[in-house]
Amino acid sequence: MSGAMQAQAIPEQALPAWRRAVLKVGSNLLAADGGGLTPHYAKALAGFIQASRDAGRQVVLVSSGAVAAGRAQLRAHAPSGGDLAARQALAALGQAPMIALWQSLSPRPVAQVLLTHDDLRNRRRYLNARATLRELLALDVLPVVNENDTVAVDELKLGDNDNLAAIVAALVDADLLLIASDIDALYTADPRRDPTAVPLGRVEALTPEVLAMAGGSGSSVGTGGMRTKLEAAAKAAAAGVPTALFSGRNEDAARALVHGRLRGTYFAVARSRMQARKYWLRHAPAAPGRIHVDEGAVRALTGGRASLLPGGVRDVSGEFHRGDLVEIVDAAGHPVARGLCQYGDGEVRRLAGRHSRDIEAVLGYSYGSEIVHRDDLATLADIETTGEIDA
Ligand SMILES: Nc1ncnc2c1ncn2[C@@H]1O[C@H](COP(=O)(O)OP(=O)(O)O)[C@@H](O)[C@H]1O
Ligand SMILES: N[C@@H](CCC(=O)OP(=O)(O)O)C(=O)O
Repeated sequence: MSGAMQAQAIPEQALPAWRRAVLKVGSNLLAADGGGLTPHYAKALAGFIQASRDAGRQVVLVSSGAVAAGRAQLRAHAPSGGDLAARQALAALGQAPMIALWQSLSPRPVAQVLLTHDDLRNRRRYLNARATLRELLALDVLPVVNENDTVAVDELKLGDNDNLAAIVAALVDADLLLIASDIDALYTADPRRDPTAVPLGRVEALTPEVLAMAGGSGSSVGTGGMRTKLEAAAKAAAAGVPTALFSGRNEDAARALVHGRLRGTYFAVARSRMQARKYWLRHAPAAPGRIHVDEGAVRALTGGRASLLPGGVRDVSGEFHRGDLVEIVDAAGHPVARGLCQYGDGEVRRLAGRHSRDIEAVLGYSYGSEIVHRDDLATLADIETTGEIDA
């Protein structure tokens, strides 16, 4: 980086309070160019994760570094160049050492979670990944997510954990996406190329002007560069999750985060997580099936923060699968709400009118006591309210 750039003061600001964050750590922080993994920068980030946990907050880590670790293991025998199968082999070789690095820095157990973008597009697998991550957090385990490079053909070509981190942030209902990079902020232009570039403290919206500021990756082991970080911030913002970008090379920046201060760039959101979620529930295409509920359920659902339990279900029409967005209607067939159903139509039919505690006895298994969880539900009132942000 040029001297002119380093002279720029990085804005410091208070971070809004958060309870659950996704922290993305790139290859450049875990491996020096061409070299193997080192705890050098990871240490301060692991310290931040532990301090957050001690303060009652949860962090899901999205870590790159498998390809770099695999390459370092093979040393001179490592395949060079960007051949896809070779990179996939290197990633397979390097996943375990990458996890081992985080385990060596974490006093709590570390769990490996390998995901592909495909897993997250498929509703059923999405729900399973979400349930696993929630359970890991409840067990006080640190989940370390990376792409499942072995099968993620297109994704490895993009090689993009920034976007994966944004999707994971929505998946786990995070309040904040933290991106630790090798650079301390978003600059008005790539500071490696333009010495007049200045750092930005806050970005209100990912406009075409902001997107145009980003160049590609600055190094040989990183893949995404600033462009994928901005894409990730846009994706997170669409889900109502703000993003904070900071330098993982700066221990002070990691320490400041523990105290709720960001030295870097904050990407604000136009709508809250709940509004974004309700908006999505309102607009996303629903499955052809419907759930017919009784009067008690209509009252509970329209009254506020209730989930739909099996006891309130009278009947089911049409077909839907576990995880589908389904319309909930009253006895007269009028829509009451829409929500993501935890069970398929056949299962809901068998559970209609039963008590939640009987689910396992009826089906032989259970995905939880709700047919539609309240977090996955938009009532007609929600729909009308969120409609206003449409204009
Ligand atoms: N407008 C910009 N502001 C900051 N950095 C930029 C910008 N445009 C391009 N970059 C480059 O993006 C790099 C960060 O991306 P990358 O090297 O892929 O990191 P990581 O490994 O953290 O994903 C920076 O080092 C910088 O060279
Ligand atoms: N999944 C790959 C890295 C993909 C990636 O996005 O890398 P980076 O740009 O360093 O965050 C790995 O673990 O090496």
